[in-house]
Amino acid sequence: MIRVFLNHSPRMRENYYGEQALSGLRALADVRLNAQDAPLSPREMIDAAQGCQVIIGARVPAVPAEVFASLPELVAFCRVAVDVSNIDLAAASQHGVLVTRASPGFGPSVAEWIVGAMIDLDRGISDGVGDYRAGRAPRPRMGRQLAGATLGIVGYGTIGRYLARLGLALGMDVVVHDPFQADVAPCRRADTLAALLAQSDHVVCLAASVPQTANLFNDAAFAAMKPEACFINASRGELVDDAALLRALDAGRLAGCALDVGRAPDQMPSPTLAAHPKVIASPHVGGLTPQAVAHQALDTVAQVGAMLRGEAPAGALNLDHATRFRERFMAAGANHA
Ligand SMILES: NC(=O)c1ccc[n+]([C@@H]2O[C@H](COP(=O)([O-])OP(=O)(O)OC[C@H]3O[C@@H](n4cnc5c(N)ncnc54)[C@H](O)[C@@H]3O)[C@@H](O)[C@H]2O)c1
Ligand SMILES: O=C(O)[C@H](O)COP(=O)(O)O
Repeated sequence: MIRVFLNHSPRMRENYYGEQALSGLRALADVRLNAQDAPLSPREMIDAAQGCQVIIGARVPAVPAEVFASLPELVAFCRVAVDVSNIDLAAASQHGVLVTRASPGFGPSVAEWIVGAMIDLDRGISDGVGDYRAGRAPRPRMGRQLAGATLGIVGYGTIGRYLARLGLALGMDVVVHDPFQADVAPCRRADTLAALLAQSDHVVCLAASVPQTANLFNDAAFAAMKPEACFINASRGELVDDAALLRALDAGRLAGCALDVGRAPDQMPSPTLAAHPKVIASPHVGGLTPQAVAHQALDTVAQVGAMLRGEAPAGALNLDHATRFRERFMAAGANHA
């Protein structure tokens, strides 16, 4: 039987992995659990996962090259999330280790959060709630409807596609910028980021966090947006220059902003931006629904199951380099009895 190390702390296991996934995993493998209060550091993970073929882990900690170099029996690292920007993928590939991430089923939860954020920005719902709770008389303000407005989506991957469907269903005109997606139908394509920014009433950042997208939303990007437009980030903090965003809000170059992520620890929005009167913010909860959490956890069970059957798992990122997986599982065939 293969050995799997689950790096979630006991509390994280309860909230972000769940009994159903854990028992599914136990049916496939000898599961070794992290007993500490927090996910193990890379060094601790190396010690704890010796002899394991698979590690399942959440966003933290980062997974540097030494993890892959120091675990000769490791064949796969399964990330219980989408973002893999803090995993050294090149090192994983160099050592023949397969890296997987969550497959698309968690997307509706994040897309729905974005729709909620757009409605709140345009109708001031949370402003009114805040006034009533603070005992202030709320002043009615003119809102804006989504139908007929232009939704600009930067990054047409899993979540971007779900969001586009919701936007179209609401009667929005949806324009997409993604240099790596050839087919954006039924949306309109913007060949450049600037072209998207110039025409959108809501600009939503859903591009992957890679070195090329660091600070994609900077002074120039905010200056290219319409002053009545809103900016929403539900992707990763690294894509936004926070100081530039603050400058744009303060200078009236943006009507509002919604942030579910940022550069504070655990991808939280910056406290300064979160407290800004033009900003609505939430603590990285876009994918935090029982449905999305269960989906991502069960993905890892399906991934381990697929590998044991000698199949390529969904969400595999570097299958061409996954030599250990191919040798140990594919070539050896299903061997988990
Ligand atoms: N807020 C949350 O709780 C939450 C939950 C899940 C995922 N996320 C994050 O949301 C983001 C999107 O997730 P996804 O599942 O749709 O990812 P995905 O990998 O399916 O899509 C990302 C898209 O970004 C595109 N892209 C890359 N470089 C680009 C660029 N320069 N300009 C425009 N597009 C570019 C890629 O081509 C891809 O289509 C990720 O960063 C992910 O980590 C956030
Ligand atoms: O990228 C993701 O999947 C979500 O933002 C959740 O990521 P996390 O588990 O890394 O916070």
